[in-house]
Amino acid sequence: PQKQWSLDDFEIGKPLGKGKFGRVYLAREVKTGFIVALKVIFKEQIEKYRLHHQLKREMEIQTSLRHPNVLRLYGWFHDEERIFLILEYAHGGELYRELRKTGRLPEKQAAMYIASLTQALAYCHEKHVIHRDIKPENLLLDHEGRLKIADFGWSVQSKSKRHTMCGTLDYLAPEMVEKKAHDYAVDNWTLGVLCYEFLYGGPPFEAERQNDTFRRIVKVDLSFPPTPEVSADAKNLISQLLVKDSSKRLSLRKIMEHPWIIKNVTG
Ligand SMILES: CC[C@@H](NC(=O)c1cc2[nH]nc(NC(=O)c3ccc(N4CCN(C)CC4)cc3)c2s1)c1ccccc1
Repeated sequence: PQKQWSLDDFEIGKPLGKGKFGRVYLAREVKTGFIVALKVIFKEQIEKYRLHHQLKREMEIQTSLRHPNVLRLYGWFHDEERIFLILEYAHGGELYRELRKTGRLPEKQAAMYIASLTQALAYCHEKHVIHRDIKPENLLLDHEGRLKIADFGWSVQSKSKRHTMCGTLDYLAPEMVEKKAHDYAVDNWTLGVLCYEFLYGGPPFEAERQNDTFRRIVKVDLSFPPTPEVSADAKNLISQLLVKDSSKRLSLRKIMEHPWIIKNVTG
């Protein structure tokens, strides 16, 4: 039977970070000493933004997913005013912090992350889960530097549905920006955005104002600056992902077979 957790089962440590609707703390399960990340979400926030179903979906989805590059959700509990998610602790913190520190990643490192993300997404898509919100802030690193996708708050379990826009537009595919029905291929687009950002240090359609980013995305206004020096293979992969017609984007399987991935990841 599923164990009933409560706050008494944990010693709370330092705050690790905060998101839109809650905070995450380092925590230790008292009986075993097992270290976790405890995400605390306030019910009145959830009710206020009517995100109850969304949170429920995040919990069902993340509990059901088992993949080395997907952050585990071990369980949850609640008290009068808060909901607690017992999450896997990623010792390395947020990938985007590493990205900001180094500015951009060496090609081999970038390819490793893209390959991990591709495999995690292939697994999610097999389970009919579209994450839809893959961005550096949602990517964590474990103690071995292995990438973990966190925060399935915006994922959906089944076929595409309309949803409200939120957060930065930089990572959104044209069909999401244009509020068209979308499918799994949005995550393929996002892989292209991330690959570009890993190699150039910023997202491909960045602009001063949001609606300029909007325009650049729907136009797929993609250009590769002359510096930093990026291999033709890397640019080729990015160009095959940042394609407006979602049916023409490189499939997750084809990404794993791409020369840039083969050259940098296997062997
Ligand atoms: C991705 C956002 C999401 N976060 C999670 O779910 C999160 C789940 C989860 N598990 N482990 C984490 N680890 C950390 O946050 C972390 C941060 C910094 C660390 N270091 C600092 C620098 N130092 C040199 C090394 C150690 C280490 C671990 C996080 S975040 C979220 C969503 C809503 C509300 C709060 C948080």
